[in-house]
Amino acid sequence: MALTRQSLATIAAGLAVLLALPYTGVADFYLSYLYLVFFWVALATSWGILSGYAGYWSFGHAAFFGAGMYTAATLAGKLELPFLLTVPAAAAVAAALATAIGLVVFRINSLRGEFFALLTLSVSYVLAALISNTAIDGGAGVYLSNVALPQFGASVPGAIYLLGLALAVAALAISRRVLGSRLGAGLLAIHDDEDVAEVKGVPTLRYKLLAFAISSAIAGAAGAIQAAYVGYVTVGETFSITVPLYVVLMSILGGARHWAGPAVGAALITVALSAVVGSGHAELGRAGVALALIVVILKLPQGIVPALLKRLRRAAPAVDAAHASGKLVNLVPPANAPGAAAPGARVLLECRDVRKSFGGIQALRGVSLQVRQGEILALVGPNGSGKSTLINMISGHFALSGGTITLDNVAIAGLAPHAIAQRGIARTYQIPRLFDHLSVLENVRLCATFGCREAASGASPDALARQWLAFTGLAAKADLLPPALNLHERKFVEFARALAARPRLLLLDEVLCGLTPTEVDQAVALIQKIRAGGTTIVFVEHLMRAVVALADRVAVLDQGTLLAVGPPRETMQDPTVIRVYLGASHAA
Ligand SMILES: Nc1ncnc2c1ncn2[C@@H]1O[C@H](COP(=O)(O)OP(=O)(O)OP(=O)(O)O)[C@@H](O)[C@H]1O
Repeated sequence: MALTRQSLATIAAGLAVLLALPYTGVADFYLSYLYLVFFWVALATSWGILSGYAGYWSFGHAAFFGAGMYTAATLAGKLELPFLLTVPAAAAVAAALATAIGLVVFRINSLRGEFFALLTLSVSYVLAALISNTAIDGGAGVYLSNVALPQFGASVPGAIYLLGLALAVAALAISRRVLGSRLGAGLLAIHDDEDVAEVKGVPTLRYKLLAFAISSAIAGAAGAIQAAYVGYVTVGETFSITVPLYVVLMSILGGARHWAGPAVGAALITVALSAVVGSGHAELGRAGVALALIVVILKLPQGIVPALLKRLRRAAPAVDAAHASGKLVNLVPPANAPGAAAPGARVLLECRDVRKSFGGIQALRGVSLQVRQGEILALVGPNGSGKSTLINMISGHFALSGGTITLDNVAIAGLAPHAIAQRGIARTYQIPRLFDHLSVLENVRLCATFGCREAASGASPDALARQWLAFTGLAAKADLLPPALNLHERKFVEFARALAARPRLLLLDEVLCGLTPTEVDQAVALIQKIRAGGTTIVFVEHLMRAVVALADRVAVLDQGTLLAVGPPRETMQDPTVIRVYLGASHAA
């Protein structure tokens, strides 16, 4: 959301006051106090960029902060480099460390969730052991008392205050920029369902690495400034559990999925803790702060900032519906546009001898199939015959055990799912897999943002998303979260997401399953409308009346082999097909 002129003016005025503070003769004690607030704001904000947005909770933030601290301590304290140069160097070292770790860890699917948290925590301990047992520290710590600190800010605490302020502002600006960008949209989707995000075109590995590197670079820079602040760097203090614990708590309190949330949490906790420490009853005070934290987190599980924003939005006057729908682009195909593909239409998708085995199970035993531009091909077969496996192989979810798959004569097998999505293949899921923390509109907008590159229409992702929501009859649900929808609506959001990706080929996996007869009719009409717009469709379906109503051709799978392919009525009357479906007695 763009900042209004008024809020920009308020921010500028606030910043001007903060910048002027060291020159007003204010006591160094207050500057140091405020520096600590900035320090925690920068650290917590940096943590949020990976862990808050993408949900990869890192308990190893101390490692990157520590890498920055020791880079500064070594370069300035031992090699006598000007201190200011050590700050970008510390950021670079921390980012390089995160990238190296991420390149290994992010490729391993099993290292998500709590395993990632534990692994990052152990990185801190490994790094601590390495540093304390080498000349970097040697166990004695590194003094920076002889390091010449910058002269600006009227005093050394003033200079450190200004550095802390600059870093906190930069961290907030970067975090806000990330959240509003493609990267941020991708990270939020990764948070909710990483596999689906990848299939929708989000380059998940690259985005996680980028977020990890940015987050760690800020932590590294914070470490460098903190080295100057403390003047004596030790492994015990640097790599303690305090840093990760505090940044996690601060982010949860303020709201980890909002750019300003961790900063608000950091400011509140830092101020609360310093108030109780100065009160003379430090231990009792800390317990009180912890109790208050528990209460606030229980009451506001999304964090203070999102809760406040929600309240403000509720209080704001409702936006005019026509205005909210934005400028519509005419994407809705005409009702009577041509239907079936011309018989001689070119081949869009070709599967040649596609094989897939899961351990000892042969799910696909060499399936060869062509899909022509503009046609609707139904994929049918008994349970376990390999239909979903074929869809998963085309969309890149599974690697092939053998054979080739081409889209417009270009091999796509072996490409990452996001690359396949960007080439124009979109899919839906049998059980809708929506991003539950993103609104219906945001779900669809994400797919418009990351969809087929070649079919970019020039319309904004937001306009496209609203257009496809209107097409699927969901315009009124745009601002709801997916858990508030019924199954029918959730399935239609799946449609809208797939369509917003501007697919050349749409893969529908049992979209009618679980719908009432009326909802089935609506879905069938919708699929007909989609094809009328020129989209080629492959759909997996058990409901024969829908297959007959929709399909130009039917492909029948049985035990991983293609049994028959042809027009629906003829194919379903083929004795071999009847035997597979109804048993030998019906096939005579
Ligand atoms: N991830 C997996 N790991 C192991 N086996 C799998 C996996 N996915 C599918 N299979 C096996 O592959 C075979 C084909 O399954 P698939 O889900 O493709 O069938 P289907 O035709 O889509 O069935 P349904 O109509 O019930 O959805 C089955 O034997 C199934 O157990």
